[in-house]
Amino acid sequence: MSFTKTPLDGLLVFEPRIFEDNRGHFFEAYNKSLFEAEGLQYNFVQDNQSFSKYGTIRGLHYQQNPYAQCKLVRVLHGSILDVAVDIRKKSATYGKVFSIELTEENKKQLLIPAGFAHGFSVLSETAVVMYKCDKLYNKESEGGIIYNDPHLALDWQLSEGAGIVSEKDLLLPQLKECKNNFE
Ligand SMILES: Cc1cn([C@H]2C[C@H](O)[C@@H](COP(=O)(O)OP(=O)(O)O[C@H]3O[C@H](C)C(=O)[C@H](O)[C@H]3O)O2)c(=O)[nH]c1=O
Repeated sequence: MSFTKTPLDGLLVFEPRIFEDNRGHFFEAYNKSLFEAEGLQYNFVQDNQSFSKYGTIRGLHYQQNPYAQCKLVRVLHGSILDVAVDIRKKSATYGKVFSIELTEENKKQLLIPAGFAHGFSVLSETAVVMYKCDKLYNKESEGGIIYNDPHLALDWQLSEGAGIVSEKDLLLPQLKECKNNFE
């Protein structure tokens, strides 16, 4: 089991310990005491799960304070490019992006603290993504950044023209137009 820091403060990659035998494998996808031993005091209150087809881009989303969510993201089936953008105004890495492939095979998870916008693209034929949140859904506090913000220049690693984006997400603003209350 390991936690690996990323260049964005607080954003961590978690890799569980895998127990393999002649039947297959077992791993603890989440263990509160292991996170607390790393000083990660999160009280997850909601599990989300989505199924998506190849080319889907969900996000970039966040919830405003006081409903801002820490998310622990993992892939149950398939593979995604998971993307987090630091939108904490006083952060030294404000506007910086971290992306990582999370897959059924690599079993990696991304811990995304409050203060980040989150999104992912689906790289496999289909993908099932599950993520724990430490605050409940609050529709009124939702914010987001459009997936093709020219200042972020995100590479979603999809073939030309393959993107599937919701009507709602096509209306999201660029980061520079975002009104968010993350200090
Ligand atoms: C997020 C959420 C949504 N919903 C309802 C609202 C809509 O009627 C429906 C689909 O919601 P949405 O289109 O916002 O789903 P995604 O585009 O997958 O949104 C997620 O995408 C990115 C990757 C995220 O990190 C966010 O957690 C989340 O915003 O589920 C709920 O009932 N509860 C919830 O917590």
